[in-house]
Amino acid sequence: MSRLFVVLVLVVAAAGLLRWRRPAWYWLTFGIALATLRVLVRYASVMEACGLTVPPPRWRLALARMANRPAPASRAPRILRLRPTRTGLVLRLGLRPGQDAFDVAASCDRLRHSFAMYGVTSREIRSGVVELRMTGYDVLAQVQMPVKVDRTPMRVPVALREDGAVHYRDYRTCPHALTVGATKSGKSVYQRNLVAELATQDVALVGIDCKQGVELFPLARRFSALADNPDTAADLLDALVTHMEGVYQLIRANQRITADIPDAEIAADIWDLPETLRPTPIVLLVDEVAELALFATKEEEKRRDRIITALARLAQLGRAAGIYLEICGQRFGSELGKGITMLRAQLTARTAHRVNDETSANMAFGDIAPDAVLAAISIPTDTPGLAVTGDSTGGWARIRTPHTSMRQAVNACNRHAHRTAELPGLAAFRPELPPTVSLVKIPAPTEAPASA
Ligand SMILES: Nc1ncnc2c1ncn2[C@@H]1O[C@H](COP(=O)(O)OP(=O)(O)OP(=O)(O)O)[C@@H](O)[C@H]1O
Repeated sequence: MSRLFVVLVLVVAAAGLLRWRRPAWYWLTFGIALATLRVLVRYASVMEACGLTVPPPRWRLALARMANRPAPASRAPRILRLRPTRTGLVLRLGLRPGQDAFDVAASCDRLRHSFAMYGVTSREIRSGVVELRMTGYDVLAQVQMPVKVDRTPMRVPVALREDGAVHYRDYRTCPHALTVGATKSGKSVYQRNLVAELATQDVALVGIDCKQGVELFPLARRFSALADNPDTAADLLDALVTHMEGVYQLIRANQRITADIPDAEIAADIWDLPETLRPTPIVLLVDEVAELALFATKEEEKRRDRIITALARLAQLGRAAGIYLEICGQRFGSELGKGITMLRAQLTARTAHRVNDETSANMAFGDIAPDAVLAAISIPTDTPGLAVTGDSTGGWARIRTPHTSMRQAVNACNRHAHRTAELPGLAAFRPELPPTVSLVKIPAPTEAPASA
């Protein structure tokens, strides 16, 4: 294997020397080949220096003693697979008896320095097999998503991870999400990117934008319902709860048929229903959620309780009915009143952009991944969009969304406007759209304008 790479690097280098001016992809390939070679050549010595080797088995020592030969060297994990990627390398290692995935994870920083890589992360694939992802440069400095990403229903790519992998928002695995971050940290761009991706799927988008609609109303052509103030939001959420109850009735009606047919799958959520009967899944996006929870008068307090109760019910029961929550705000903690922490507990996927204090980071990760708290507060101010994401498994990673401008998001929504679902229960909240403007060709002036 290493001989093959030596040949590869020499061929690439020779071609480069023949003509120095080469396109960027050429130098990228050359860099990756060089890094691969470096890892292969240094592998055994680096593993030994990092304490990731085990002594040879007794039978080999005994054999060496009997044959009067030098004792065999300690053994590093076996390389099962080596895959060069666009951003570096992926190394799959088979652990020897006595080796531990935790030891490899703890040595990632040492491996990074020893192999002269920008970043090294490890994860256990299965018992005895660990994957090391190495990146040759800071992939989050300028996010470039790979050309080929894996888009499946209700699973969309939203960002790049620091190890070069694509970060997906998978609604079937983590139905509800919370995104927090200080002002100007990149929450709206994250949400805009999510909308642009969801726009291409057969999903109904419902939005509550408490910034008077500045973020979501330009994307209105792809939204089935929108609210831009807490009063409309309260009515919209009540309508969504009624819709959810209707979907549950539909699932029950269908269960009665399948229960009578032996061996037929019994529907427990909308994904078990036949496609012809399946209601369109809904993603509810809430921007600046704290605005919904603040109140100054008795009337507003009643409205707040109504909103939080409806959100909590949707978070508890919405998944089976195909209703998914995407909640976004600067802070989302107990100081917003009763019911907030109960609601937060249902929001499994957590993303924290730059936050100014530990308390805000704790709101996202305190209850699921305490070491991610430190990572979230150390995000620098000059990298908006950089975030820490985690879920209830306790794992977390640094991610950054590609910079999606409002124009790009509007274009994506307009292009897929025909997918906008008509939800009868939410018809009252369908945004009113001006007729599509067709650009009239302005006739060219017949005379040249008078010049001064
Ligand atoms: N992924 C990104 N890459 C590059 N720049 C970004 C990224 N995300 C956000 N930005 C920049 O950061 C600025 C702030 O982003 P954004 O409006 O999303 O912040 P925000 O958290 O929603 O702020 P606020 O809470 O004040 O509305 C934007 O001008 C945008 O250009």
